[in-house]
Amino acid sequence: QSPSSSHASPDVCALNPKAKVSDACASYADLDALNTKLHPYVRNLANNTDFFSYYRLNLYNKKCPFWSDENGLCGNIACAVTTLEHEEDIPAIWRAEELSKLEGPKAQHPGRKQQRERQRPLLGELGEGVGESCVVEYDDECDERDYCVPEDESASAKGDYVSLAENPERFTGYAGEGAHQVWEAIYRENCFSRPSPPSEKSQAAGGLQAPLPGFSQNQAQAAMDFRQVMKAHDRQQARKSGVIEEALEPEDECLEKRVFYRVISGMHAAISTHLCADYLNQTTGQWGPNLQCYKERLHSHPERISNLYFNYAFVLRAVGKLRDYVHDYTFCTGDPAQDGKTKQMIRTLASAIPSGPKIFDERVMFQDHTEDGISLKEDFRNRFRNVSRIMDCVGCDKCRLWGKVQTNGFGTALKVLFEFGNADEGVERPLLRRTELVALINTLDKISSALKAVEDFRAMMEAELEGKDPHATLEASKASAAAAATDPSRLINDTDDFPDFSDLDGLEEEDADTSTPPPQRPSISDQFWHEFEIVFRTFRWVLRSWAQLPKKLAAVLGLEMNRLWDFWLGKPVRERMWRLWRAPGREEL
Ligand SMILES: Cc1cc2nc3c(=O)[nH]c(=O)nc-3n(C[C@H](O)[C@H](O)[C@H](O)COP(=O)(O)OP(=O)(O)OC[C@H]3O[C@@H](n4cnc5c(N)ncnc54)[C@H](O)[C@@H]3O)c2cc1C
Repeated sequence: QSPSSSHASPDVCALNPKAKVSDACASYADLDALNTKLHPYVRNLANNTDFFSYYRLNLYNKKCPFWSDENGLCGNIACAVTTLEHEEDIPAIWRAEELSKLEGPKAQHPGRKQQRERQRPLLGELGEGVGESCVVEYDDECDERDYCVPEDESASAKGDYVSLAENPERFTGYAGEGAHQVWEAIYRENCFSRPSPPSEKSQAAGGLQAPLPGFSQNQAQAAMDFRQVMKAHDRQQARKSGVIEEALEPEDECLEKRVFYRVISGMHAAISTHLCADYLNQTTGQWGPNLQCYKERLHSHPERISNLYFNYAFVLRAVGKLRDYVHDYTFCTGDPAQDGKTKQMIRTLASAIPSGPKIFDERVMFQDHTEDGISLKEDFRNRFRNVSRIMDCVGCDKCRLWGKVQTNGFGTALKVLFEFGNADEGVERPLLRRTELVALINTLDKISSALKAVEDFRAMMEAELEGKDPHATLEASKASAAAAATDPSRLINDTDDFPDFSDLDGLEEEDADTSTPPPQRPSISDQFWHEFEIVFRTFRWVLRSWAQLPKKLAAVLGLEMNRLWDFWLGKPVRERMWRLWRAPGREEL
């Protein structure tokens, strides 16, 4: 029983493509269309740049601050014994412990002296081809506006650099009491300090189905929060359209609290999608999609899929707001070429995201600027920091890695959305650490890939209904899509042909973006090189014209002789086919 499954319709996936995702401003179909176009670019950015494909974190040296690790692994001693007995029966590679280990090279955070050697601060530990000046993160200070615990929080242990590309989020076998305890603790953070009205408490006690042991109160609370999302949204709409507010139910819950729940549940849904999409069949030893897993964890809980879409809108809006911020950001200190490419790629991606409140409108949150409003924001931030700390209780290396990356990614999205202010407000923008930017882009990549995987699972379900083999159908459609797909390596340099989103349903209206200023003017050096390129290409055109002159003169002479012949015979003289001079067209340069 999910915390929100009291709303789930078990037989149909009630996600009407035309419907707007609750609390976001775009429909499911709009977000799907956006994702289809943006997905290859996000993948490319996350996986093919040194800056975004390595993450620094303290993976092994932090203790779970909430309970002892032994309890975290398995609360029930019988369960531990049974699990171990079974684990020994299966080949090592299939054991949860093996599956959960990190793969690929690691590098330790360098000391200050090493950091000053900008070219090779990690001494080649991540491999020879890695641009270390893009990967290493210089020590910096924390900011009280952070929504999660920064990875460089502890001065003594600065952590390791790991490759995200070499440690994909997939099935690890991590399950049971340990995993449940972590999820439970995460959902518990959704109980905000603002007291709930008595009417709601009685509703919670009587209105919800009996939840599983260990999930009872928190998840019941969360389920109710989710239900209230709808009410808050209706109130917003009603206010806009002038409906008298008293006609609606009293405002007994706040939007912020529900957004918190949706973010967590959407993250949980993304993790479930990835583990179902890249699942180890322990009978055949093959990795691949597990349709049954999808049906049980996602399809039968449409609200979880809806939260996944909500997270997409939420994080996409934050990445869109980075458009001007990254203009002066240094991605690779010792490598201007890589720095320029990475910057160009992220700016191009950010510019392709519809601006303004077209996909998510953060301006409706934290609008209550009373004492209570400020404390609500504070509460929100502290609770998110706690979720980040809970990740140290995850007893599986790979799950912990991705749990930390994603909480940091959402924390960064919150920071960008709520601390960057509007362009016209002149708010001093907090600095984004390297780990924050990396986490944000990789979180977007995870959600974007999860939406793609959901699409694949839907196609598999349709195939199954038609009596076809779902796996074979998926393979065939992937093969044809791959043939038609753009070559990802090309995208590193290719930013001219970014898709146009003006065709998206309903996204054209109300472009009232006050938070995203117009793109910055190109720098003097950019302008210089742009002009230089035009002059160079014109010069090359002139040289080419001179080289072709003899051939052209011969052709002109031939044409003029034909005209003279026409005149001599008394026939109508054919038209002159050449011109003495014409300016070159842009396409010829
Ligand atoms: C931070 C973290 C990262 C993890 N990463 C991985 C990984 O990379 N690979 C891997 O194989 N396993 C991973 N796991 C384990 C995985 O998430 C499950 O816990 C595990 O597969 C057991 O699943 P389950 O069916 O028992 O339910 P769980 O997914 O553990 O869910 C527990 C309960 O929460 C409710 N619930 C489930 N989904 C949602 C949702 N979207 N919204 C609201 N409520 C929900 C349900 O009531 C469910 O019974 C991770 C766990 C954690 C805590």
